[in-house]
Amino acid sequence: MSFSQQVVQPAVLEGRSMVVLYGSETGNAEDIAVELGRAAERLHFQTTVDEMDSFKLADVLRASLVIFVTSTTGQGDMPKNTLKFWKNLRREKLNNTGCLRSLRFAIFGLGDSSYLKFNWAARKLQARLLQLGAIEFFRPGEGDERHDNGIDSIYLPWYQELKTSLLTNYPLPPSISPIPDDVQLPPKYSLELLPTMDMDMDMDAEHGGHAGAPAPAQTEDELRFLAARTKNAARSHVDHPLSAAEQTQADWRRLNAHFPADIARRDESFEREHPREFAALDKHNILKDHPHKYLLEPAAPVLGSPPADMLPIPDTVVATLLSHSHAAPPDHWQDVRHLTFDIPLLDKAYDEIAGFASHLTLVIWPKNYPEDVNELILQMGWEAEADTPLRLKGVPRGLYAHNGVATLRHLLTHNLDITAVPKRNFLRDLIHFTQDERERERLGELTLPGNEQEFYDYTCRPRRTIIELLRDFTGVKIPYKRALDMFPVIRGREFSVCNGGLSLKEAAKDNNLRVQILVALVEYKTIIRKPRQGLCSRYLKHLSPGIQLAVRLKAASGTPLVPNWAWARRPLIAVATGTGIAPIRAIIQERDSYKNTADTLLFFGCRNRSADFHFHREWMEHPEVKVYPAFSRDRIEPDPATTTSIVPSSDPLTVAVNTVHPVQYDAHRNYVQHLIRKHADEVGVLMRQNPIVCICGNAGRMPTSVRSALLDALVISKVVADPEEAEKWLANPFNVTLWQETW
Ligand SMILES: Cc1cc2nc3c(=O)[nH]c(=O)nc-3n(C[C@H](O)[C@H](O)[C@H](O)COP(=O)(O)O)c2cc1C
Repeated sequence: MSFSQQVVQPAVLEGRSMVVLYGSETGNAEDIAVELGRAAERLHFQTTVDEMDSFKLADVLRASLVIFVTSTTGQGDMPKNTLKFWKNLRREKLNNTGCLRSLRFAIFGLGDSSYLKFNWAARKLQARLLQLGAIEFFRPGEGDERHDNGIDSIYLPWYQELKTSLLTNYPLPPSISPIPDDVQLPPKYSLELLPTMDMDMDMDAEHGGHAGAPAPAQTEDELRFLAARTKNAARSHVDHPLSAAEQTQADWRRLNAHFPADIARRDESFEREHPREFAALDKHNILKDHPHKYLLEPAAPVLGSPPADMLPIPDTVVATLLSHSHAAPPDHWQDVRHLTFDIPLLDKAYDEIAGFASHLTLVIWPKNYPEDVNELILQMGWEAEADTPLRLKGVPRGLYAHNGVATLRHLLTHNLDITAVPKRNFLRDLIHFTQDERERERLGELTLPGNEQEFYDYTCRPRRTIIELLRDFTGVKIPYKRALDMFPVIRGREFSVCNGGLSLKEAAKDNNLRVQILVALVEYKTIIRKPRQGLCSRYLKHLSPGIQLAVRLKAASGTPLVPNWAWARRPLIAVATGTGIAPIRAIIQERDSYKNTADTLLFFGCRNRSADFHFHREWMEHPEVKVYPAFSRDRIEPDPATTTSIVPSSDPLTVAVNTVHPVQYDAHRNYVQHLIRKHADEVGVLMRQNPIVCICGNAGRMPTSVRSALLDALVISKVVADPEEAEKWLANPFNVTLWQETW
C-alpha cells in the first residue's frame, strides 16, 4: 500500500471535541463547515459537522470548541436552517444568566458587501453568544462575495491561522502528531453492495416515485431478512434457466442497454484478450437469474434525457410543466426561458403560500445526463458495481434515496453533482486515488496554500467541471465506496417566481397554483473551448411540457414584504436588471389585486429594447406603473434639455415628471443608475411617501451603483441636504423599506 492510500483514524483524546455548526441557504457556508470539520479531525478533535437547527443549545455546551459558520440571507437575516437555534438563543429568560460561560467558540460569516446589512447574521449571532457569556477562542472572520476571489480571499488566511492557533493553544500530547494532508481520513459514509436482491420492491417506489418524507432506514435484521427473502424469491422466479449461450446473449443485451459506448470497444477480440474483464461486469451474479428483474431503471435510456423518476425529497409536491417558451430571440447573447407549472397544494399550504404570493421561490432539483454518468463510470472503472443495488449507510445531508437503497448509476444521475466545479478538498483527496506520481505532484501543487491563483485559474475561472478534471487526470481511480464522500450532493436550485396575485390562481383546478419562472440559462464561453453550461440550465433547457417534477414551493428567505392593503398603498421604487424583473413582476401583479394601489416607478435595465425587455407589453396593463427602461447596448437617445425652470405647474409630481437631469454616461452605456439620477425628482417625490425600494438582478456592481444613484437622487431632489444625510436617511427603516435580491 502506498503512503497516500493509508487511512488514519483520528485519535480519541479526552476533552478534545469540536462541533462545527453552519447556517446556509445555497451551500457555501456548508462547504466551509465541512472543510473546517476535516481540518479539526486532522488535529484529532472528535468532530461533528451539522446545520445549526439540528443541534440543541445544551448539546453545543458539551463540545470543547464550537465553530459557527453562517451566511446572511434576505435583508440581513439568518438562513432558514438556523432559525430554530437562533430563536432558542434569543429567549428572554436567558438574558443575564451567563448560561454560555463554558462555551468556547469561533465564528466565520459569509456575506456580500453590496448588501446594506453586510454579514449581519454572523454579527448578530456573535453578539448574542458573547452576551450570554460565551468566549471567543479565535478572531471572527467575515467573507465577502465581492472580493476578487470571493469568500476565499478572507476565508483562506483565516482558516490557515485558525489551524495554527488550534495547535498552539490546544496542543496535542507529545506522542501524537496531526494527520498530514497526504494521508486519508476514514470515509464518513459507506456503500455496501447488496446481495442478489429483488429490486421490484424498490423499483415500485422508484418508478411510482411520488414525493414525500423519506422512508425510515431499515434495521440490520430487516436487511438480513430482506436479503434472504429476495434470494429465495429470485431463485423461484427463474422458470427456465438459460443455457450458457442464451445467458451470454442476455448479458450482452443488458450491457448494451447500459454501456453502449463501452460495448463498442469490447468487441470479440477484446473479449478474447481480456476474458476476465467481461466476467467482472457481472461479478456479483446479478444478471444470471433473471436480468431485467434486477435493473433499477429498466426503461431509462442510457443516452438522452435524464430519467423522469422523482426522489423522495421532503416537502416537495409534484408539479406539471405546462409551457416552456423562449423569452429572448435566438441570436441574443443569453438564452432566457419562461416556464409555467401547475402545482397542486394541500389546503393549508395553499393558504400559507398565497399569503407570501409576492415573493415565492420554486426549488428544482436538476439531474445529470446519462452520457455523463456513463463516462464517469467507465473512467473510474465502476462498470461491475454501477447497476448493483447498494445499501447506503449514512448519507450526506440533502441526499435522498428510496429506502436507503440505490445503485451507483442512480446516485450519479440523481444525487451527486459530477458536473460541479471541484472544490479544493476534492483535488486534495484525489491525490490518494492516483498512482501516477506526476498527477499527484500536480494535484499537490494546485492545492498548496499560496497557490490559490493557480487553483482558480484551473477550476473556477474556466468553470471546469469534475468530469472534465477527471479527464485530465486519467490515473485517478476513486473507489466506488468513496463516492458519497467525494462528490458534492446535487442541491435544489431556487428560482424567484415571476407571477403573483390573480395570475397565480389561474390554474384549472382548485388549490392548484400556476407558477411561472423566468430563467436565464447559464451558458458561457471560457478558455475551455467547449461552451460551459450550468447543471440546472442544461436540465431545464430540455424539459418538455407535460413532464412532472418534484418541486418545493417556499417563501423567499429572509424578511418578507408581507402583502396587504397597507403595503399596496405605499409607493414602490423598483430597480431590476435582466431576470431580476421576475420578483418585481410578481410584486406588481400582487399589488394589482388590492384597491387604490400606490404608484410604482420601475427602472429596468437590459441590453436591447428588441431582445430582453422582458414583459414590456404587460406594463401597459398597469396604469400605476411607470417604466424607465435602460438599454445598455442600444443607441442612447439624446437628452432633452434640463427643464426644471420652465415647467408651468405647481404640482410636485408633474414638476418632477417633467424634470430631467443631465446624465454622465459611462462608456456610452445606459444603465439603471443613470436613469435614477436623470429622474431624481420623480424618485424624490416617491421617497417622501415612505416607499418600498426593491433592487433585484445581477450582483456585480449593480447594487452599489444603484444605491449610490438613489443617494444622489435624494440630494438632487432635496429630500436631504447632502450625501452624508442621504446615507442616514436611506438606512432608516422609518423612511423606506429596502429590499434587495441580487445573485
Ligand atoms: C437573496 C440573497 C440575500 C442576501 N442577503 C445578504 C445580506 O443581507 N447581507 C450579506 O452580507 N449578504 C447577503 N447575501 C450574500 C450571501 O450571504 C452570500 O452569497 C453567501 O455566500 C451565501 O452562502 P450560503 O450558500 O451558505 O447561503 C445574500 C444573498 C442572496 C442570494
